[in-house]
Amino acid sequence: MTSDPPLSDAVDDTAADIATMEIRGAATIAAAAADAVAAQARETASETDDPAAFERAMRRAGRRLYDTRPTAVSLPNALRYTLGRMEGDDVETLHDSVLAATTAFTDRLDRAQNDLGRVGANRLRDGDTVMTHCHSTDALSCVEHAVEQGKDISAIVKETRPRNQGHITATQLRDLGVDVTLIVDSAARRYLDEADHVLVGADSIAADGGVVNKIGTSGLAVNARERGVPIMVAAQTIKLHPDTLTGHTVEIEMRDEAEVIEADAREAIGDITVDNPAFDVTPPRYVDAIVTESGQFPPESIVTLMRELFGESADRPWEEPDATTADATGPTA
Ligand SMILES: O=C(COP(=O)(O)O)[C@H](O)[C@H](O)COP(=O)(O)O
Repeated sequence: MTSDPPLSDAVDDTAADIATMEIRGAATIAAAAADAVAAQARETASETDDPAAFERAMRRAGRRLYDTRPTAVSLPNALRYTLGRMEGDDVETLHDSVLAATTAFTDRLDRAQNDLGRVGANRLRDGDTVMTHCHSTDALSCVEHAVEQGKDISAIVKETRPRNQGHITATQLRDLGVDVTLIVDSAARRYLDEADHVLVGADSIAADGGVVNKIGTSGLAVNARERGVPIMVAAQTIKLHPDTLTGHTVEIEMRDEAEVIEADAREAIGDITVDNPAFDVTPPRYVDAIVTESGQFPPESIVTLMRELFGESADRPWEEPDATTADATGPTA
């Protein structure tokens, strides 16, 4: 028996970059995963004429990507879309089906972000101030469209410890011509009195409308509700987590303590526990609107959209066919 075609370097590099957060943010991760799947298809097609070997190589690539970070469902949804459309009896047809799917997926991502940006922009009025947390390309699309509509928007940007994604948000908003004030995370409540909206993205949205996003989002939402500031979540529909339809919860990624405390300080403090959860869950009652490319939804009604898009169960095309059947109801991200 000849050996299976190797994993593409593009897949290996993309997986490593997602794990180390060189590539980060749910939509960006999804786009990178689709590109890596396309690279694997191209390389594998030039190395084998065995359709079964081609399919195995594609599934292996999918698993490598899937295993990188557990919380953003855009990653498995990207694999569902691209590997789920792989079909054919020969390598050329299989290759073409994957390439058509990755191209369609990337186009959909761009269009969805643009469309939801227009919806979100309608919620922003001329002169409004938004408070942001982390860095979300979906959330930024709303501000970008509002600015294009001629609205004057200001932003209070939380730095978002420990990785300071707020710095990326601050830079990109500044480049859009938005007046930006950067604050430390713990100053958020004080500055909420100056904000007209809290605007965040999402890594996953559960069937009950719970929003999984960067750690600190839920505390911000509770404070915002107490201050009467509406909370808007910008999330294209690849952020809907189909496994939650069948009762599964979303796994919250725990990251390395080195992101929280430098080695010297860690050593000086000694025997303590350092926890570094990357995400939290904001209950639906603290969210005013989820803005998607299909319009805006109260969180409680997002389940209808989820059923429409995914049906009652989500397949796992990166798994071997037998494993898919056996694990169809098993625990997931
Ligand atoms: O929580 C994060 C990123 O976390 P991390 O930096 O740990 O990946 C973002 O708010 C969402 O992924 C949405 O981003 P987008 O709207 O770009 O998909």
